[in-house]
Amino acid sequence: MSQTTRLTDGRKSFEVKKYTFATEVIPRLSCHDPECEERIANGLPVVIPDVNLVASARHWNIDYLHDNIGDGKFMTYFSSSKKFKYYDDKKCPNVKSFKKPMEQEELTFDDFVQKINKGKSKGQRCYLQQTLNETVGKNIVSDFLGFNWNWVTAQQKKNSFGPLTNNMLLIGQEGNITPVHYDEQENFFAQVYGYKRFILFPPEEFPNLYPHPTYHPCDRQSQVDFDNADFEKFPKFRNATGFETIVGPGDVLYIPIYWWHQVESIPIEGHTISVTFWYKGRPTPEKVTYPLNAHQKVAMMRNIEKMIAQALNNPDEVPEFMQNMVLGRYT
Ligand SMILES: CC1(C)c2ccccc2-c2ccc(C[C@@H](CC(=O)O)C(=O)C(=O)O)cc21
Ligand SMILES: [Zn+2]
Repeated sequence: MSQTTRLTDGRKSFEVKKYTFATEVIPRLSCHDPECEERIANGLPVVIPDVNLVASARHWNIDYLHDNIGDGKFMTYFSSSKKFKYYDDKKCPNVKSFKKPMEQEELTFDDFVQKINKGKSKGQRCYLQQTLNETVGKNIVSDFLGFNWNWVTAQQKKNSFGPLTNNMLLIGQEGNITPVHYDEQENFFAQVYGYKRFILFPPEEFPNLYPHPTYHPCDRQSQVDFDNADFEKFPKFRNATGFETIVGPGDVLYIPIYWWHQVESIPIEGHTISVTFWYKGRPTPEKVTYPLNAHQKVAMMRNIEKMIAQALNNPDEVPEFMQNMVLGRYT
């Protein structure tokens, strides 16, 4: 077994895999602590153990959900490894050589439960990731209405977040990993059942994490495999330094927009159930103030890459174009 290190969620402590980069612990602050408010206002991650955001779902487990979630369909991803590297189906034609890192299928909850039981034997892992919608049963609706909407809506308002875009139900098997990526939305991540390790990197770490091109199906995901980093291809990954924590039932982690995150369902601790609250980012300020911050620069790079890919109208020409533009010229 590779080297391990110990991490705590404030109550239990866990043996977790040690990666090549250094990390600091993400602060765990009460929702009544002014510093907690400050961190959210400043776009800094924080673990909040006492906000009871999804306390009305504290009784959720696989059996309860199976009996109450209704007969809707649930997007389920399948992977022959522990990694569930997300890809955008619509971008697949942009990169011919692209090999899908996982399969996806819409299942009833009943089928999903069968798969997690059977999957274990066939060595296939699965991960249910589905937006909670009106097909759920009345008990789930009342649990959902019982979420602490006062608190999360107050956060949305005082931090000028955009509208709530979705609440995603996530059910993963122990050991499942969502590889490091960033999202373009603000995220209050509520842990309902089981334990998840989060490794976060600020937007400033973009140069050390080498995301795929914007037109690639794995846009926003890092090309670096934390388990087997290619330091020749990605030399600056040596400089990466991050933050990490373990979240357990009742914990909420604020993942600021554009912050990189890798999420691991702790092995041997059973399956995990989470609910995400995704909000569009703050509106761009009328008056731009300088110096620009890291996530504004990420947004700029994304826009420029998209423009160039569109103008060339052929993804195969983009790498040479970009290299001709900078290599040997901006050293
Ligand atoms: C990319 C994807 C499939 C997606 C597409 C469209 C709308 C929402 C989502 C969504 C929401 C959550 C996850 C997993 C989660 C990490 C974890 O818990 O494993 C995470 O990365 C996060 O909460 O940001 C993944 C997705
Ligand atoms: Zn994410």
